[in-house]
Parts: sequence; C-alpha cells; structure tokens
Amino acid sequence: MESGGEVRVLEQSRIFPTMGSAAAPPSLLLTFFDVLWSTSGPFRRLFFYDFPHPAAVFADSVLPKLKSSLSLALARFYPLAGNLRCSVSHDDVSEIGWTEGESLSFALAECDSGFHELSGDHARDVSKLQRLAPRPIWSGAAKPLLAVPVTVFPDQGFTIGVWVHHVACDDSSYTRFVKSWASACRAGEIVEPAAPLFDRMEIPNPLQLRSVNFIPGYENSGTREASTLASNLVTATFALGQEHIRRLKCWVMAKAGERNTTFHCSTVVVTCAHVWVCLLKTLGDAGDETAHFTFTADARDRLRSPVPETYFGNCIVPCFVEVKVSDLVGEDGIFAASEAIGKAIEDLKHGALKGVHGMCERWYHVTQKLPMTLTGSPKFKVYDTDFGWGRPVKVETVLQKTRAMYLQDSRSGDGVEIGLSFEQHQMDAFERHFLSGLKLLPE
Ligand SMILES: CC(C)(COP(=O)(O)OP(=O)(O)OC[C@H]1O[C@@H](n2cnc3c(N)ncnc32)[C@H](O)[C@@H]1OP(=O)(O)O)[C@@H](O)C(=O)NCCC(=O)NCCSC(=O)CC(=O)O
Repeated sequence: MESGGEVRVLEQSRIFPTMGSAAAPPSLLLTFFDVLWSTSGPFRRLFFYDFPHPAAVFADSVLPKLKSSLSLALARFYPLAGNLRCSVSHDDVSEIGWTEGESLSFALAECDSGFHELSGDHARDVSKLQRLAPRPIWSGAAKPLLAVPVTVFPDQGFTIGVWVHHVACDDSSYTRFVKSWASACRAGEIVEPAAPLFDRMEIPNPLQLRSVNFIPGYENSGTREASTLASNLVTATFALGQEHIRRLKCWVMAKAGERNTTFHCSTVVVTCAHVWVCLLKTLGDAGDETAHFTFTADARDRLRSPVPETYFGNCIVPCFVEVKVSDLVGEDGIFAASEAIGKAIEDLKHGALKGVHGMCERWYHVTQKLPMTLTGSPKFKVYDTDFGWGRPVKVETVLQKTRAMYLQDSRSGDGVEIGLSFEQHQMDAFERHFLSGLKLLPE
C-alpha cells in the first residue's frame, strides 16, 4: 500500500484580496459569540480532488485559477484576509479585519505518493493529514485567521486545506467562504452562495464579552505544528446509510412509544447517540459516572431577533448532554442517548441564549470531564464543494484528539459520514462496536 510521502514546500506567495479602488472596509469588533468560541482555537478541513495529470499541468491550469479566485473570495470575505488584533486605544476590545497591504500567505507543496491512501476511509495517521494542513504561526501582533495550504500529488490529485481560527467564524460562515471561492474558481466570478452579511448591531452580548485578552490558551493557537503532531492517533471515516438511519430512528421511536415519551429524533440525534455509545464501550467507561456530550447549535434563527443565515462570524451556542454511563452502555443505550440529545435540541425552542449566564462556567466544568464533542453538520453539504474539477473524492476534518467526532454529508448522497480519531487498537474496537450495534437493529 502506498503511504503518505514527504511533503515539500514548492512555493510561498501572497494573495491580496481584489479590492479595486474601494476604501478598506471597517474592521469588525468581536461579538460575544466570537469571544466565546475563540477558546476553541482553529478548525481545518482537507478537500481531496482527483487530478491524474503531471505537476506541470497542475501548475499551468489549476494553480492560477485557484489563486485568482481566492483573491475574489477574499475581497468578499475580507476579514479572513487580515488579522485578529487588540484595539490600540482600548485594550479590552478585540477586532478582526483587513487593512491596506495585508495579504494571505499561500503555500504550495508537493508530495509524490499517498493521495489514494490518505483520501480513504480506513484508519490513517492523523499526523500525515496534519502535514497537509499546517497552521500559520502567530508571531507578535500578526495573528492570521486563515491559511489555505495546497498540496499537489503528481499524476494522482491535489488537496486544498482550509484552516480558520474559530475567533473569525463558525462552520456555517466557513462553508460559505469555501463555496464562494470554489464557485469563483469554477465560473470566473462568485455565483453562489449569497454574499455574507457583516452587520453586528443585532448580535446580543449578554455577558459583555468583547476581547480575547486573558482567554487561557488562545495564544497557543499559533504554536508550531511539530509540537502538536498527533503521532499516536489514526483517523477513520464511518458511513451510516439511509437504511441504517431509518432503522435507528424506528427503533428509538418505538422505545419512546413504549415509555410514553416524545423528543426530537433526527439523523443527527440517532447518529450521535450510536457513536457516543460505541465510543464509551471502546474506551471501557463504565459505572455510575456521568458521561458528557457537547455539540453546537446554530443560533441564527434561535435568537429573539433572528440573524440572517448569511451572517458572517460566530453565531453558535454550546449544548450540553449528560447521561449515566451505565445507562449508555446498557441494552437500551442508544435510546437513552437519543432521548437526552433530542431533548437538548428541543430545549433550544426556548431560545439559544437560555441559560447563558452559567454557560462559560458549565463549559469549563464539562471540559474537565472529557466530553464527547461534535464538529460539522450534514446540512453544510461539504461534498458540493466543486472548484471546477468535480466533487471532492474525500473531505476530512482533521481531528487531533479522541472523543471528538465530525459529522458531514456523504459523498454518495446516501446518509452521513462520521470521523473519529483513536489509537489503532481503540479504532479496531470502535469499528467492531459500530458494526455490531447496527447488526442488532430490527429490519
Ligand atoms: C441543533 C442541530 C444540530 C440539530 O440538528 P437536527 O438535524 O437534529 O435538527 P434540525 O431541526 O436542524 O433538522 C431537522 C430535520 O430537518 C433537516 N434539515 C435541516 N436543515 C436542513 C437543510 N439546510 N437542508 C436539508 N435538510 C435540512 C435535517 O436533516 C433533519 O432531518 P433528518 O432527520 O431527516 O436529517 C441543528 O439544528 C444545528 O443547529 N446545526 C448546525 C450546527 C453547527 O453549526 N455546527 C457547526 C459548529 S462549528 C464547527 O463545527 C467547527 C468546530 O467547532 O470545530
């Protein structure tokens, strides 16, 4: 089997947003949500595209289009072309924005082998995926918000990595930026999705958070990649097709009927429930301890004054779920997990900011308890990201720790894809639990 080869940097260049003669747009003050999510550091996704042509063809026909379209997309999503900074006049206010002369650092790398290996679903070294999407280094005042490392695998394909610091935006805005770039590359101009909205006047600030200063660990987001390579972990992708999702929902709803209870029972709910149960069994958690799961909900349409879908920035809230481990690893574990997750989603009907006053403390407390966490959402349809060379053969969110899962649409269109990282022996155990749990479901 081909293994991931050495990644050599071929080119470091700068991409300036195509601003024309317009004045630099104003910087954006951080909102309560941005400050809240700045603690999460960066998130990054790798898009793999088949391209069975020599490197010279890539350099002549793909690279110039990727760069010119990126410049157009950066003009539209201008804060991403700039930096995070603390206001000169007010130390307690942080902002993101682009000023004249700022540009994005663009790295092109080459790797001789491993495209098909790295774009598979089987267990792959996390560190090899990390090398395709290195972090930009934060040094001094320059705190870049975006990096887009591109790696060409001659005669095989190429990868586009998109690394965004969470202080800039959530996954909904991230996906809009990437799809705008893709559409500009495909069509020569941005044809979709709709332009982002930057107005922050209606964003509430219940905790009066305005600055990332003093947020523990946020400076570490700029440390060198080598120090954080997850060399002991592998990542694998699991598919859950529509038929299994249907059976999971039926089984859960039948149990709910027997117990005379109702709750929100969606694809996201039953998928997370199944993964949570398998993860606990894999890690050998047991007993009367409480297991924790945290996920995020889009708050745009869950605020007193709804925020448009196109709003750029963070507009998500954390949701907390807890269930006794013994209930989760028991016979009806998937039901117990589904009920708790479904009820947490239903609770959002009372407004995304219900309970906001204890939110930071609760989040800190739960983080100490090693929760399972969720990133991504099937509704973002990452496989529709077409730069002009077809749909990606794989989209991977790089997960550098265990107990984190990603959830996305599937390339085939049948159901969802789930990603997790574990040590190899744990991954083998997880796979056994995942498959045997599905086999037990009634037809
Ligand atoms: C709270 C939720 C997770 C609950 O999801 P659910 O799917 O259970 O519930 P829902 O009300 O949204 O959807 C109910 C049903 O409608 C369908 N549905 C909803 N929106 C849809 C859309 N745009 N297109 C097609 N179908 C859609 C769902 O598939 C589901 O049906 P069916 O059951 O058939 O599927 C979600 O509402 C939500 O807010 N999702 C966004 C979360 C988010 O932004 N995550 C990224 C965070 S940032 C990040 O990830 C980066 C990081 O932190 O690392």
